[in-house]
Amino acid sequence: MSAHNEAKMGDIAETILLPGDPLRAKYIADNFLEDVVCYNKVRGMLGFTGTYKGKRISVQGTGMGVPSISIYTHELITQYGVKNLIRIGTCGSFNHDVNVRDVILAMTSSTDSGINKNKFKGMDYAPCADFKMLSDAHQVATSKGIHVKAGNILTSDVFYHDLENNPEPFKIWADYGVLAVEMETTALYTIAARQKAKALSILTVSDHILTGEATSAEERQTTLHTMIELGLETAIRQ
Ligand SMILES: O=P(O)(O)O[C@H]1O[C@H](CO)[C@@H](O)[C@H]1O
Ligand SMILES: O=c1cc[nH]c(=O)[nH]1
Repeated sequence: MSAHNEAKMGDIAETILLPGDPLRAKYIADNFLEDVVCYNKVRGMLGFTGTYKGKRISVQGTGMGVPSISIYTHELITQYGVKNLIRIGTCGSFNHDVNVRDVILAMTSSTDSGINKNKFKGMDYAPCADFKMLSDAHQVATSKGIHVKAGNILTSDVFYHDLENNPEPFKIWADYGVLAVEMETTALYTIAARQKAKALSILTVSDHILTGEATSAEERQTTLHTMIELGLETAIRQ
């Protein structure tokens, strides 16, 4: 048991999928895993362990934002022995050539969060994906004909912007080639690196900040199959 997780040691697999939404975790457990056991309901942050193609895999909600995923990943790695962490999240596009439902492999993550400024005493750390995981995910995608974009993403602490005072909050990131915005990857990659674990974020574009196109909450929960399969196929290769 940890501060935020009622699982016992051994209940959680070494390889885990991490959606922000705990109901996405339940959806994956219900629809993709076999022999499933729910190991955590604390704070409604559901966690399940089952098998996928014979390999033991867990799936656990992380909540939204850097502090929430930091708590869950820290406990998963340091108190439950988790070694391979694959975030499967949604993100918003601020580029005209990155479309709703596109799948993104986050090679690295820029951020407007202060978390690493504090940790690294004002210097800049470049959080990056584990190369083998990234390479495995890319190979799986290629073999299944799934088109993915790989590159830099933005982990932001801000979902709603003050557009009156800051009308183009993402322009500088787009100008420097950043593909899309989500809210957790910088923390995931930094914590995994510190604890010698492997991490990768796979993201699906759920909405387009420039055009206003969006998927519904229900669609987000249930129609992310391409990303979920890519995550699971990458997971069984670790
Ligand atoms: O769909 P998830 O994984 O929660 O990811 C994205 O969605 C949430 C914002 O709506 C943030 O957590 C963001 O990172
Ligand atoms: O963090 C997120 C996720 C999806 N869409 C956004 O605009 N931001």
